[in-house]
Amino acid sequence: MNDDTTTTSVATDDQLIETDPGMGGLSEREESTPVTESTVIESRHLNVWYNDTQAIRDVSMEIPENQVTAMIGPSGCGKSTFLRCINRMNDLIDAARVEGELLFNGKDVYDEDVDPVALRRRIGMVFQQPNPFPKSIYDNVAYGLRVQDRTDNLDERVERALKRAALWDEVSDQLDESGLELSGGQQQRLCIARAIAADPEVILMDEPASALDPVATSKIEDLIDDLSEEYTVVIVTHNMQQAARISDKTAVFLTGGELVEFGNTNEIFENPESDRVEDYITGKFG
Ligand SMILES: Nc1ncnc2c1ncn2[C@@H]1O[C@H](COP(=O)(O)OP(=O)(O)OP(=O)(O)O)[C@@H](O)[C@H]1O
Repeated sequence: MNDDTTTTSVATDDQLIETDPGMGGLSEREESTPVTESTVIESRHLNVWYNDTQAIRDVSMEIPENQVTAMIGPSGCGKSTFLRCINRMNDLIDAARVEGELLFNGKDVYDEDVDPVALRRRIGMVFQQPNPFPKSIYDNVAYGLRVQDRTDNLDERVERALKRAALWDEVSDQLDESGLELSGGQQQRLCIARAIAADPEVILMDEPASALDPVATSKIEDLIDDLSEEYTVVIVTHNMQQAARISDKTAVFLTGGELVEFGNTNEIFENPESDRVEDYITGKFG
C-alpha cells in the first residue's frame, strides 16, 4: 500500500462490525434479488476523487456471487479505493468524493436511505495488518454478535466462525487467551473469524496476506478458496501469482484508476486482450 493509513486507520474496529437494527433500505440476504442471476456487486461508471485527484475513473464491472474476484494493478492505481467504495469505507475520508453507482444486490449503497454501518455488517472487511482487539480469542469473535445483541447460542456461533476460519483446531483450548498472543497468520484468521461471525454476504480483503510469511500466506489462500463456497470474496493483492492461484475473476487496474480489463482469471493471465495488461502481468512495467 502506498497509503496504508487509508485502510488501517480510517475506521475503528467497532465501525467495521457494529450495526444498527435497521437495514437502511438493503434487504436481508435471503430476500435480496441480485441484479442478474449471479451478480452481487456492480459498479456503473464509478468515479472517485480525493480532492482534485481522480483515483477511480469510470469503472463499470459486475462481481459475481460466491466467487473470488481479485483486483490487481500497480501501486496507486485505485484498487483499495474501489474496494472501500463497496462498503462505503471511503465515507470516513473527508477528501473522498464518489460519483456513479455502486450496486449491492441491485441497490445503490450510496442511496440516502442506506445505513453504512448496517451495510458493513453485510459486507465485512479484512485488512492488510491483522487487527484483533486486545481481548480474548473468544471475545474477539463474539464482539460483533454482542454489539448486535445476537447472543443466543453464542458458544456455538463462536465455534462455528473459528472453524470456518480454519483456526478452531489451533485455539480451541485457549479461547480465554488474548488474541494478540497469536501468530500473525493466526491473528489474520481470527480477524476473518470475527468478520464471518457477523454473518456477512461479502468479504472484502485488502492484501490480507502481505504481512504474513509463506506458510501463513498459504493457509490464508486455502481459506479464501474455501470461503468462496459460501461468501463472495473480493481481494486486493499486489501478488499476481496469488491472484492467479486463488481468484476466479480478475480486474486489472492501471495508473489513473482505469479498469483496463476484467474477466476470468485464466483468460486474463493466459491471453489478455490488452497489450497494457500483458505488459503488466509479464512484468514489463508496474
Ligand atoms: N486518503 C487519501 N487521501 C488522498 N489521496 C488518497 C487517499 N487514499 C488514496 N489516495 C490516492 O488515490 C490513489 C489511489 O490510491 P489507492 O490506495 O486506492 O491505490 P492502490 O492501487 O490500492 O495502491 P497500493 O497498491 O499502493 O495500495 C493514489 O494516488 C493515492 O495516493
